[in-house]
Amino acid sequence: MDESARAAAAAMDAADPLADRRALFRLPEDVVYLDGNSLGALPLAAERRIAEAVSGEWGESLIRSWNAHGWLDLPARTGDRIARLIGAAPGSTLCCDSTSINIFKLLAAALAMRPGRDVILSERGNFPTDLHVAEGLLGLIGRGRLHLVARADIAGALGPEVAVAMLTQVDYRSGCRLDLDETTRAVHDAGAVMLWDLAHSAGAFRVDLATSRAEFAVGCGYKYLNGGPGAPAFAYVRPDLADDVAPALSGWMGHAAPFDFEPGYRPAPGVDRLRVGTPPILSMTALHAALEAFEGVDMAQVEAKGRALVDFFIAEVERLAPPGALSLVSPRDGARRGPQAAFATPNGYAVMQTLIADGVIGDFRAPDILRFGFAPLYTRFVDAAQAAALLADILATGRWDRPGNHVRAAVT
Ligand SMILES: Cc1ncc(COP(=O)(O)O)c(C=O)c1O
Ligand SMILES: Nc1c(O)cccc1C(=O)C[C@H](N)C(=O)O
Repeated sequence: MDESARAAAAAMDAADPLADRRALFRLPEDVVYLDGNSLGALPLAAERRIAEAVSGEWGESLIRSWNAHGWLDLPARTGDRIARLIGAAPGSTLCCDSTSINIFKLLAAALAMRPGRDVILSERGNFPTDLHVAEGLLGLIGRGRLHLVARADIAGALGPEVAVAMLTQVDYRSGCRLDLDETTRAVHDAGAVMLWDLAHSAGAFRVDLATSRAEFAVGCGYKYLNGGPGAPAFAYVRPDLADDVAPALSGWMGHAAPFDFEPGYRPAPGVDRLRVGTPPILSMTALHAALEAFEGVDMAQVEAKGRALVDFFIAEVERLAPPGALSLVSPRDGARRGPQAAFATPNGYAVMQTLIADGVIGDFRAPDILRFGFAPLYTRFVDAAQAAALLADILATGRWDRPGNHVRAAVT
């Protein structure tokens, strides 16, 4: 890395109002971690709380913990912490299940709200699980179809047959971000229900779900929320609808009185009805504690830092990389992007393997995309500078071209 880039990065780190947040995370000294959009880093509070919950709560209090340590309402309390980050009212967001399962539940609810319409509109490039779940649900109910269009054609595809638009705000490959208000308005103008996947939005930048008036949203707990591998996800229901939603997965924990053990199902009031079975307390405890890292944090600052990090990284990569070696896939305009940068390059997989071996962890998305996530709470400008310099060096020297680098692993 040249001295001027290092100095510029260090000056931006010194002026960063979120700089103190990094100390809340365990990050290996010798690694630049740019994959928090896939698996967030480990918050020290989560590490501490899991250990306490295992020995003190599970070990000592045993089953009494459901009451004594608030296990029973942990999904609601964790949901409330997430709600603040996505501009949702307390009581509107529940922490539960996986994103895939929450999509199933809310997609089913959305279809039931528009009985005369039977199209689920989504994007061809959406994350596959969203599309697979929709397909499975349509097969199960035996009616309807999934209509897939390119991102640019969403508005034009909103017709009278569309029951629900199921859209991911930030495209997982390119980082391209849809405007929440504008898109929701167009969907509502067409008479359809809006279901957002906020997997790459929650904890990444300012989201104002309440203002958008979107009916439903889901998102992951393990990306920018840092809840750990397989952390439970979240589901949001607009408060005026929460008492009317008919849960397709009607489990005993979503019953109005689970410990009355009634044979018939009566949904709990509000978003609690989206609960299904017993929550994964240890994982949820980790996520609940992880969310402390956002306490007192202004999401507008998170957004501004994510944008500045990515702008700086893109500028450095384009300044240093050999001409024509890669091309930017992410929008150049930071307002139209999540905090990630994607570059297309031939042999991207081998290039990423070399980067990882040299201590810069990003990821590869087929067919040719190098993806770098800049989680604003713990990523520094010096990390961006170092990663850009290393990437440019790997491309310039061609040292990615080693036999072992071309063998794809199961998880990329
Ligand atoms: C947009 C999006 N939705 C959903 C998921 C995953 O859902 P799940 O946590 O159920 O695996 C991901 C990432 O894995 C994603 O990027
Ligand atoms: N959920 C993941 C997993 O269980 C293993 C590896 C990666 C993931 C991811 O989250 C992928 C991610 N949604 C993506 O945007 O590509």
